[in-house]
Amino acid sequence: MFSSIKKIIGKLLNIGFEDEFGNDLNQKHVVNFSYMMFCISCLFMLIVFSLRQMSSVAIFSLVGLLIGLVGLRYSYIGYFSRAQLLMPILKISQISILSLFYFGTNSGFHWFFVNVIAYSFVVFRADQNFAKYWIVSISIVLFLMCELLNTRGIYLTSFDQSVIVIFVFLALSFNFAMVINLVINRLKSVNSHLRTLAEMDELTGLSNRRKVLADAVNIFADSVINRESCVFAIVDLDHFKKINDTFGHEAGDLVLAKVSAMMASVIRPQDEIGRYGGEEFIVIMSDTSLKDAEVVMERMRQSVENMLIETEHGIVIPVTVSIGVAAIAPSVSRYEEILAQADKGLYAAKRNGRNRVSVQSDYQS
Ligand SMILES: Nc1nc2c(ncn2[C@@H]2O[C@H](COP(=O)(O)OP(=O)(O)OP(=O)(O)O)[C@@H](O)[C@H]2O)c(=O)[nH]1
Repeated sequence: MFSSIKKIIGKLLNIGFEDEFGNDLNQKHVVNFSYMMFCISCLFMLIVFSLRQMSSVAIFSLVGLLIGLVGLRYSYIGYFSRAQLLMPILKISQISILSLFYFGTNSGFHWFFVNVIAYSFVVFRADQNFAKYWIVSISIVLFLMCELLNTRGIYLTSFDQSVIVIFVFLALSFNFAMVINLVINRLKSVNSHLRTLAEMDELTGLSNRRKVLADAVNIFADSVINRESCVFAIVDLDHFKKINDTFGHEAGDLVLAKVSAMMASVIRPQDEIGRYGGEEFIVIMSDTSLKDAEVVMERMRQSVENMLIETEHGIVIPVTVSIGVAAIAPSVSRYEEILAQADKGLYAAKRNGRNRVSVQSDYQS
């Protein structure tokens, strides 16, 4: 029940959203949230004042509700600027009229102007400063007017006014908590998106050099602590310069992307793969014997050899890889030493004719 309410609120907040990481995502959330709160408050007042047979406040609330729904629709059909601007106008009108004429300033209802000011600072962008400062100025003037005029409400008793003061306090606190929560969540998700971008190689979608080397450090340290075997492999595309020269750089990029996807699909879920640079990749296999690693790498070599990568003109580009493999040894104290051995293996694979896996098993430095 609670989770389905959460889902509905989530859907409403995302009304009119096009891009997941657009600049103004926070603003859109706050606009939609403000309309939701506004409509709910109008509906609430409509019910309460209808029951109390105070028709003019009830009608006022009904009109507010209808205009609020129009604003929400604007947001839904993409007229975001209109929705953005209509909200503070609606709120300012509602707060002033209710405070000055219906509830009386003793109700503290005019404290909702704080909401309007907060809304303006969150929702309007730098190029909308004109609207922002107008709304903030009007809100401050009207707030001071309510404070100074000290009107008595015609529709509320002093007990009702005390209830409204409590309601205003709770509603403002809730609003602020929700807005801060929205902003923090959004910052978190943008942050994690940025982190993914910083760790990903754009062309292949694999981990970039920085990330895969950071993984190498961690996996190596874990293996030493747990006294487990770990294996590093360096994979290099054969005659890649020739592929670029013959089919063009774009075709070269296509080969890199396709081969990367294939390599990522044939390694085991627990293995790591990343682009070391150019046409070179690193595979890290934790808690794996050299024999098992060789099997995985041989499967990778075979899969790449069997690939049919076609240029846009339908020409098949033959691709093979050479792979050097090395495992942790008792005397090894830095992961770079395994990597250097894997590199030696790669060199041997290239020297022996390419398209092969070469295991460096004889080093015990
Ligand atoms: N298309 C494309 N080419 C790249 C990229 N990064 C590096 N290269 C090219 O990869 C080629 C690597 O060539 P070499 O280091 O001579 O290696 P190779 O031709 O594969 O020869 P062997 O490794 O000995 O089999 C160079 O021509 C680089 O320009 C890239 O992101 N895209």
